[in-house]
Amino acid sequence: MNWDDTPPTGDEAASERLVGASADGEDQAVEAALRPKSLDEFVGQERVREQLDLVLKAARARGATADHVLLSGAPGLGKTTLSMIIAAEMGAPIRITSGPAIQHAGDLAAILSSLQEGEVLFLDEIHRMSRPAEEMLYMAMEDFRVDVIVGKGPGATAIPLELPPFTLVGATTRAGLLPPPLRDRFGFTAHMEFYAPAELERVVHRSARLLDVDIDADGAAEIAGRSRGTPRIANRLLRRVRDYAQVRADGVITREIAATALGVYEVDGRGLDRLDRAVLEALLKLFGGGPVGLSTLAVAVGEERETVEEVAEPFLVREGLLARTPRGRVATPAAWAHLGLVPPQAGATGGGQGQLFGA
Ligand SMILES: Nc1ncnc2c1ncn2[C@@H]1O[C@H](COP(=O)(O)OP(=O)(O)OP(=O)(O)O)[C@@H](O)[C@H]1O
Repeated sequence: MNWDDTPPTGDEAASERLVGASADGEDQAVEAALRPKSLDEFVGQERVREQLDLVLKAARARGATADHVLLSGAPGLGKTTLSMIIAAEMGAPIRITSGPAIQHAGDLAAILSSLQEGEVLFLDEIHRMSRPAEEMLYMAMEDFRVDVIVGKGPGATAIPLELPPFTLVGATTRAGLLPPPLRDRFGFTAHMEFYAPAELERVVHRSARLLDVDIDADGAAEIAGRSRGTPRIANRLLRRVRDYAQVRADGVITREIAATALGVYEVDGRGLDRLDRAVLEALLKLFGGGPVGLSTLAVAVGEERETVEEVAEPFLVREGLLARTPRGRVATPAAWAHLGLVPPQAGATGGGQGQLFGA
């Protein structure tokens, strides 16, 4: 929370949002309890599940270690969960680390050399690893071997170190940022999509059961519809609605309770929060629907440019409410409809600034 006049940075704004996709402290505490433990329990992502099931069953039948797996997709879609399921299905232990935690090749060598045979190494944010570590990983993935460099300068020598076979599960939100030599070393790559509302309803029902929360079908549908295609957000909204149901009602989550509770938290029927709506409202009411430059839009809502661009816009674009064009940000007809506003007459759209501030 900012108490001064400094606009929040993108990261701060993202982390204090109820509909932010990254995990906050409370999420981390609860998520362990809510994680599906097997592929059968994992909701949705049918194609990924089927493909992964084949990869793991075949490896088990051969008595071999599973191929390296790359999982790409937005935060909160279940990449960590899936890596744990891979380990569980293979009956293997799992080690969890992340790209930013591996700054030096030596950090990676230490982890790799302490792996047990068949162990799953989950490397989150693999695109943020340092270049020397990345190069060491190429050889480790392909030959289960690393060269540890001892000494410096002309006297430095490379000592080869054999590794036990292991399965690397890499996770990234940006598969496009991975260098091709790294991408090519994964035997199986899965892209995780946003979840359909019906799938999120199943996530909500499952989590409600585990948290011992009473919820009916319409209540689950209401939460699912506001969860931006993301299980982590669905679980978080469920917890907030549960609080409301306990304090202000009889504890049972119905559609009405869910809608009222999420209204209190300023998450609207489509999952937009205060920031998203502020951006849309400025675009529509101040600039007639655009086009307007990002910086101008950011000033109008009192936020940093990065916050608008990285925190609010991706979801608005995905929802078809806002378009990024070479001339600036433009609202779509769906944006006008969502805020219950009437667009300017045909032919006048796009001239909003002129209408308001011109002549
Ligand atoms: N398919 C699913 N079925 C049920 N619950 C799920 C599913 N996917 C994710 N979840 C729940 O969503 C939460 C977030 O999942 P997870 O931590 O695996 O996401 P992630 O993609 O690894 O996120 P990040 O990129 O931020 O690490 C977990 O608590 C998990 O219980």
